[in-house]
Formats: sequence, C-alpha cells, structure tokens
Amino acid sequence: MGFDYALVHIKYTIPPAVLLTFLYRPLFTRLDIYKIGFLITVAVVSTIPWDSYLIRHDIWSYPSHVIIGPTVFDIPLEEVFFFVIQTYNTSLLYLILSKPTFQPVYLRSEKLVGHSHDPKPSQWPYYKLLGQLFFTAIIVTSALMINTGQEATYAGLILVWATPFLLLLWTFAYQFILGLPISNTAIPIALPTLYLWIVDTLALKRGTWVISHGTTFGYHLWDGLEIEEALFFLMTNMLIVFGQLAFDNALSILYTFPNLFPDPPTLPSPSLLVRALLVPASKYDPDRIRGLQDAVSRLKRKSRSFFLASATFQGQIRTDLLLLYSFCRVADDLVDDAPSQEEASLWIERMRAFLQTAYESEKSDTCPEEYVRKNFPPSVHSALLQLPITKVSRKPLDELLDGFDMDLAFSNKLSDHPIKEEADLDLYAQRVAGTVALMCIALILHDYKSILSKDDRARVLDAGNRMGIALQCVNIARDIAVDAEMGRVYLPTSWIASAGLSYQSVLKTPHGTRIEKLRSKLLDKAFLLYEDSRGAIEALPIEARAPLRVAVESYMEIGRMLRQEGYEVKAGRATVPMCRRLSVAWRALNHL
Ligand SMILES: CC(C)=CCC/C(C)=C/CC/C(C)=C/CC/C(C)=C/[C@@H]1[C@@H](COP(=O)(O)OP(=O)(O)O)[C@]1(C)CC/C=C(\C)CC/C=C(\C)CCC=C(C)C
Repeated sequence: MGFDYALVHIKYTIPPAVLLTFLYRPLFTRLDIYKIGFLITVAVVSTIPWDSYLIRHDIWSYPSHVIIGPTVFDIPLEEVFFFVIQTYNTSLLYLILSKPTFQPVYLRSEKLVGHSHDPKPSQWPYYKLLGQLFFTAIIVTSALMINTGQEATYAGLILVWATPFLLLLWTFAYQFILGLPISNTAIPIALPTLYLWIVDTLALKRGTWVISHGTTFGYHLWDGLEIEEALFFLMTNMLIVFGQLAFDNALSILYTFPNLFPDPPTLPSPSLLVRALLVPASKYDPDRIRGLQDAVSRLKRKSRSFFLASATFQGQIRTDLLLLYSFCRVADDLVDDAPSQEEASLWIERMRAFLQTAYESEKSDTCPEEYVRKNFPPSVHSALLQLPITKVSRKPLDELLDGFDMDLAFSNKLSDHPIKEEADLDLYAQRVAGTVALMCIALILHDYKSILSKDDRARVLDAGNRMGIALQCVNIARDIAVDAEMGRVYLPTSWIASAGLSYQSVLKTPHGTRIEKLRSKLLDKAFLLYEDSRGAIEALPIEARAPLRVAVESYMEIGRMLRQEGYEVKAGRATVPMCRRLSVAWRALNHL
C-alpha cells in the first residue's frame, strides 16, 4: 500500500479542478451539471472494461507500493478517479472557453447554397464523409496493429477503443467540430493534453505507473513520455471535447428550430438529444440561422454592455434575448436614422401593422412574412420575422412604439416638447425601456418554466419596469450632447428652467456646469430606482440571476463612470473600458 498515485491527484489533478470550479462557479447551471455528469458516466462505463483488459494483459501495471489498495475490475481506485477528474477538468475548461461563442449560428443547413439562379450543393456532406472515412481507416489500421501484436499492441488498443466513439461523435457533430472557433475545439483539447503529458512524464519517471516494454514502439515524444502515453491523453481529451460538442450541437438544434422542437425542456433527456442530432441538416431552417447570425452581429456592433451580458446566459434564453434585442434595435434605428419626421412616422406605422399581422395572423389576409418583405428593407427582415412572439405579449411592443412616437414629438417649439415634467420622463422611459425589461422577464419566466405566485410576479415585473427606467435615465444622462445634435432634449423642461437654462440653450450648448448639475440629478434618480429594484432579480429563476446582474451592472457602470469626480464626457459617448467592464461582470456574477 502507498500513496504515490493518490499524490498525483492531490498535486496535479485536484488543484486545476478547484481552480476551474472557482472560475466557472457563478455560471454553473443545472444543465452544466447534467452535461458533465452524463459525460463522466459515459467515460467511466466505457473505460473500465478497456482499462481492466489492459491491466489484466500486463500492458500497464501499478506496483503495489504506489496505490492505496481497493480496485474495480483490477483497476486501482485512483485510476477510476482519474477518468472522473480528467473528464471534469477538460469539460470545465471547454465550458469556460466556449462561453463567449453563441454556437447555434454555426449550424449549417445543408441545402443548396449560393444565389437562387446558380445554386451549388453544400460542401458539408463531403466533409462529413471524409471524416468518417478517416476514422474508419484508423479503426481498421488499429485492428491490424493489434493483430500483428508486439510493439504495435498498446497503440492499437488505444486507437481501436477510442476511434469508434470518435467516429460516432463526428457523425453527429461534424458541423461543430469543424466549424466552431478553435477556442471551442482545438484549445480545450490541446491545453489539458499538454498538461497531462507533463504529469504523465513525472508519474512514469517516479514509477507511479509502469508501461510494459514489449507492447510499445519505444518512441518518445520527449524524454520520459512514450508516444503511446501521449496518444492516450490526446485521444481521451478529444473524446471529452467531442462529447461536449455533440451535446451542445444537440442543444443548439433543440433551441434553434421551434418548427422541429416546439417547446424543448430545460434538461432534455438523452433520447431527445439523440433525436435532435438525427435530424438531417437539410431540415434546418436557413432563415432562422441567418436571423440569429444577424442578431449576434447587430448586438456585437451596437452594444458592448449587452454583448458581454448575453455571453453569460445559456441555452434557449440566450437565443430569445438576442432575437428580442435585434427587434428592439432595428425598431429604434429605423426611427432614429430616418431622414425626416414623416419617414420615421411611416416606419412606426409599418411596425404597428407588422405587429398586427404577426399577432393576429389568423384574422389577417396578409401573412407577416409577406408584409415584412413588401414594406421593410431586406437588412431588417430577419429581426422582425424572428421576434419570439409566442413568448412575449403584444402590449409591451405596442408601448415601445408609443415611446418612439414620443421621440417624434420633439420640435423646435417648446410647447411641443413631449417631456415637460418628471412624470413625462418616467412615462417615456417606461415606454422605451420599462417595456424592454418586462419582455426580458417574460422570456426568462417562460424559458425556465418558472411559476411565480401572482403577487411575486407582479412585484418582479414592477421592479423590472423601474430598473428599465433607471437604465434609460443613464442612457439619457450619457447622451445629452448626442441627443441635442439630433434636436432632442430628454431632460424635463421643468428641470431645465429651474437650472436657469432654456430648451434652446441646451440644444445649442449641451455642456457646462449647469448641464452637469442636471446630469447628476438624472443619475441620482437612476441610482435610486436601481437600488430600489435590484433585489427583485433574486426572485427570478436561479440560472438567470447572475446573467441579469451582469446586464444591469454593465449598463449602470456607465452611470458610475459619469458620476466620477472630474469625469468629462468628451466627443461622442462615454464608454466603459474593457478591463473595468470585465471586473464589473466578475463582481456581478459573484454577487460581490
Ligand atoms: C443580455 C441581452 C442580450 C439583453 C438584451 C436586452 C434587450 C432586449 C435590450 C434592448 C435594447 C434596445 C435596443 C431597446 C430599444 C429602446 C432603447 C434604445 C432602450 C435603451 C437601451 C439602451 O441601449 P443602447 O445604449 O444600446 O441604446 P442607444 O445606443 O442609446 O440607442 C435602453 C437603456 C433600455 C435597456 C433596458 C433593458 C435592457 C431592461 C433591463 C432590465 C431588466 C433586464 C430587468 C431586470 C429585472 C429586475 C427584476 C430588476
């Protein structure tokens, strides 16, 4: 009996597990636990017979003085623990590194691609087939290697065991394995592999485990690391990451195509996951994928705060928030960027008509798709058509448009100013931002199938509305000069007058000490509303809490920066530097 193998864990495998758990802890969801638990089970069940065979046939062995003693099918307990901890560590690294990627946009519909007058067959089926041939060739070669025996035995046994699983996972998830950024694929394989190569070198040198010489080629990757050992760790990490990718591929299919899977559960059963993976790629809706791609690039271009926050949401809710953002952004931009008031009015009218056709499609003669294609520029089609209308009610969307209508009421005449008193400001902010908060909460409650009591629901919605108003006040405080350039002043005229200014003077000179006082007053209002409502986030489903805190805190940080002593809004908009943004996100995630 000895503790050498146990010490390998204490020194080398448990510390990274603790570190990775600490880093990922605030984002750990039930879905992650399910995913990792599933993979660990598969890893243990599939490795035990193989490893047991290797030990019984003396391919490798463990001197009795290095292990504690208990075994499972002749495998030391420390070794079984290795399967568990390696799967856990590599999975967590994958989860951390893949977090920023919104994976559903990497699904490919393998229909004809290119222009409609010159369609080309998709290349993806060929890639799939090439991979399948490659893995099959390895399986055949490895069987021959085992058959020839001697030096090729250990390498053959590794390949013949791992490659059929890789072939299966490739067949299911080749689109993700090939298409996702390397932060989701090669890096989470390479880093733990390199690390375990180093650990293995140390363990072999100390004699913690011993490889028989007659069954290896005798080549070394570096001094102390046999080529077969290197291959083993590479293969096992590939299996874990391919397994994670296949799982995520299935989830992406489930959450992306409501026409195929109308209301997927938050924790899908293994059979549902397999059913999703078995859907032929030609059945994927290309418009849906394009809509999501547009939404991601819109969010990335237009809002750093919400882009960062969106990465902390997972699964269905991430998709739905992206689509909601895309709709709101497009609607706001159509109005703000219109060259004339008449045109802006026309867009609002058309959006109202679109909502009418979308929500009342069974009563209407025109279908929403036809209406959108006839009345809106192609660049905004997907944002309108992919709005998750089955999950949000029409009322907040109508109110959002009422808010945009208020934007149009600005003119040079003070009598027409839509925001005279603080109550008008509240109404405006409630329409353009309170409604957004209500829709976000509606999506969260829907996607997490959360049942709040009537009172709790009302309390959370009310807090969300106030939080929306708070964020809008920060937005207005940030943009006083930018808005003035567009001929708009959102500060109540009563405030302007009490600061000894006139509406025209703010339009002309939107800076100076008195403007700073008004900015402070608006920020005080924002922070009061924020302090008063943020506690309600903790009444929402646990998975949504930390990400929502990130969304809210990232935006409020703009307000904190504006409030800093001596901070001056220079040309353009105040933006929060990246480092500060990340530290805000970390604190929000950890509820610090
Ligand atoms: C994580 C993620 C993807 C979230 C998406 C949130 C979302 C759907 C945002 C839509 C934003 C938008 C374009 C709305 C149109 C109207 C508008 C301009 C509103 C202002 C947003 C500012 O965005 P930005 O600075 O990019 O705008 P401009 O460049 O100035 O045009 C707003 C300030 C409103 C944003 C309000 C929210 C996102 C609501 C936040 C509150 C919650 C999520 C609820 C919190 C819950 C409780 C219980 C307190």
